[in-house]
Amino acid sequence: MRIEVRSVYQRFEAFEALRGIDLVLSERRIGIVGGNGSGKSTFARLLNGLLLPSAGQVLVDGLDTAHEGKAVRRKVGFVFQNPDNQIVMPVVEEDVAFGLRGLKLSRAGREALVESVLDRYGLLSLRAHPAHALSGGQKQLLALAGVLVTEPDCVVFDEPTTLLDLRNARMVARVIDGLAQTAIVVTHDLGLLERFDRVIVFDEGRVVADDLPAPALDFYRRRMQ
Ligand SMILES: Nc1ncnc2c1ncn2[C@@H]1O[C@H](COP(=O)(O)OP(=O)(O)OP(=O)(O)O)[C@@H](O)[C@H]1O
Repeated sequence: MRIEVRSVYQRFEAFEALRGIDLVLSERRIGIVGGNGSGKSTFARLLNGLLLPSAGQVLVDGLDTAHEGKAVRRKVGFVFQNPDNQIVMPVVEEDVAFGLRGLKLSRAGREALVESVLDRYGLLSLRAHPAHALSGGQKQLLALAGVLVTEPDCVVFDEPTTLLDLRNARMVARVIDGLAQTAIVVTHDLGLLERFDRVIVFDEGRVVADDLPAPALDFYRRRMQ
């Protein structure tokens, strides 16, 4: 999996949220940090074509997000900060199956995929439960299950632990750790990134550090003092 971000600018009316980003993302675990409003979420949304750049290009394994959004979104899944924005069906297993709509699968094939992903995230016993009645951590896992059931090569997480208590945050951190897929994680939870391959620091719409976690996080901590 290789994502190329080429001379990307993102404007919202007169405001420039990203000011010239050039990156090649190919590591298995990449963290994105930066102060509030530095452009992290905007950047994350560009990676699977949820947002298209005002200028520049984003290429996912050579596919331009501006022209091949559908194919890009099959390769790159997105997990939102608030799972309530992502859970769309009233019952747990229906919500996971929703991600498979539009794919040509037999009913048995669909059910087998849903069952295996629910099992992997400890949600199998909750399959017939109302999704809204899950705990915060369970909801975050359900949102992730709904993305992973489509078998993307890469998952982008926008602040996956922010709304969770310590126990659930640790559970989600373990799940991210165990993912077979590439993970790109926007977070203020710096501990989550210690064992990552690479950490990129944003400030005012620009990349100001891009390094192994220890030096990048050190730079960020000093900059935020
Ligand atoms: N749709 C939009 N319309 C107008 N301005 C926007 C829009 N989306 C983001 N912005 C602005 O762009 C800037 C960057 O926002 P972004 O959400 O990317 O920051 P962030 O680094 O993720 O911040 P946080 O850590 O607070 O989540 C902010 O000033 C924000 O107000």
